Amino acid sequence: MKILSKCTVVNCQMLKSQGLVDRLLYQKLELKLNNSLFRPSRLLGQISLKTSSVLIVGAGGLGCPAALYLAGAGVGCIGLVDYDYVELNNLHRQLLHVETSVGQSKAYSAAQNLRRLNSAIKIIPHHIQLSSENALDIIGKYSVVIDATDNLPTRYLLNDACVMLSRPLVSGSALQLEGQLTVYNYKKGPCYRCMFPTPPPPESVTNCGDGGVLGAVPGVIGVLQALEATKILLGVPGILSGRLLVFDAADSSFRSVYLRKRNELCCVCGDQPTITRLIDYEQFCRVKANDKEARVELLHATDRVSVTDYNMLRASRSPHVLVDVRTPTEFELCHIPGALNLPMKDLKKQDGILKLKKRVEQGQTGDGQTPPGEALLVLASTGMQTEVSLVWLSMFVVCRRGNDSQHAVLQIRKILRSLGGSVRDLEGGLQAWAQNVDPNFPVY
Ligand SMILES: Nc1ncnc2c1ncn2[C@@H]1O[C@H](COP(=O)(O)OP(=O)(O)OP(=O)(O)O)[C@@H](O)[C@H]1O
Ligand SMILES: [Zn+2]
Repeated sequence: MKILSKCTVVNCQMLKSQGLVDRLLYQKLELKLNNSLFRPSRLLGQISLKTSSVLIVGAGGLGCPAALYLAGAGVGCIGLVDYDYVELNNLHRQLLHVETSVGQSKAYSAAQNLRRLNSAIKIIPHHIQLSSENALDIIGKYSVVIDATDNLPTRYLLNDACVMLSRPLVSGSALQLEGQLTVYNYKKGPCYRCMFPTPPPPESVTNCGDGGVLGAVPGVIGVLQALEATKILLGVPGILSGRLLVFDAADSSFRSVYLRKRNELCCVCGDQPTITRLIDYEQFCRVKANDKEARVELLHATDRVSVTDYNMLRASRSPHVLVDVRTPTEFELCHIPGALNLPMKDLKKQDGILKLKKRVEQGQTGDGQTPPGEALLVLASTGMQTEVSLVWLSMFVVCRRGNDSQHAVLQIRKILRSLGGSVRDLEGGLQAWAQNVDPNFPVY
């Protein structure tokens, strides 16, 4: 009785007809609860949750809120898979981990805190990287799977494994101010591969680590993932299958778009599947499944500079331009003094870089606040043409973690080929800057 919650309402006749509870149990409960506050239908929903299981893959920004609500609702068995350890900069959005969890396994830290919320349910932490070798074994033990991960190979792996084991997959994602949610492989609905038969080119993929995310955005999506999983377990209609819910935090709007129907020719869930065993998903997607190692290596070592070397170069007042390719919001939050902001999306526009060049030629410093003596662009602001081009010809690009900056270097080179100057990026980005140069620099 301890785990009863007021919000679980299901049709008990339906549960009975689906064999989720047996007749005797139902009659006994009905008698017992005749005069109680709880309707038998509610209790039966609760029992059905108590006898069900959900696997949450990823105990990060999405997985933490999803797990909290599933544990609160009384789902009988919750599995948590994560290979990673809690870091201080996870705490603002991965709310199952607390300050004392830093350095602990995420799976164990999450499990420990969930037990405090509900001691009547079983929580199974799996401190492991889900891979083609272990996915079928682990997933096979649960009835619904939540994808709360942050990388493409795991997304395809989870999809294929769920299709092979006939498990519904509640898939969520969040980046910057946008979140998305859908349910794959539910009844006759489409799977992830029906939508995306092949992965996008590795250079077009941005994850939270590079792009940043506002903490509450994965919070919203994670809670909705728990909601969809609960609905599936209870067998209620209205599951978000064949539809994609898009949440835009910029104007706090939700919209849902219809997805393509299941593709009969899909290589995994189609009528004649050609993929019947799990494959090597890192090779398939050409990126690592572990985002700690998923640092892209697009540039030659000579095209990159360490943050400490760059700091020495600043100290020597060597003329150069520092371009920060994060979003304006992130740039506002924190930046290296004197940097110019040119967001990745503007960089892709042909005239983006040329506009930036104009700003340098006009002697505008990056933030408009840096005192002239401090500004790296001080030589540019003298207005002397030779110095301007000198500054312009030595360019450094920085982003949050050192992945986007590599894409940016390649892009800038394409546009400025004729100038022949040097364009390099700061290895490890602002996270490395905070770690190795300025311990007071905000990490987010
Ligand atoms: N194949 C996998 N097996 C197990 N856990 C995974 C797998 N792929 C991703 N994860 C986990 O999914 C979680 C995704 O959450 P999120 O992106 O919020 O966290 P993060 O990686 O700590 O964030 P950041 O990218 O800012 O460091 C991470 O904790 C990550 O370790
Ligand atoms: Zn499919």
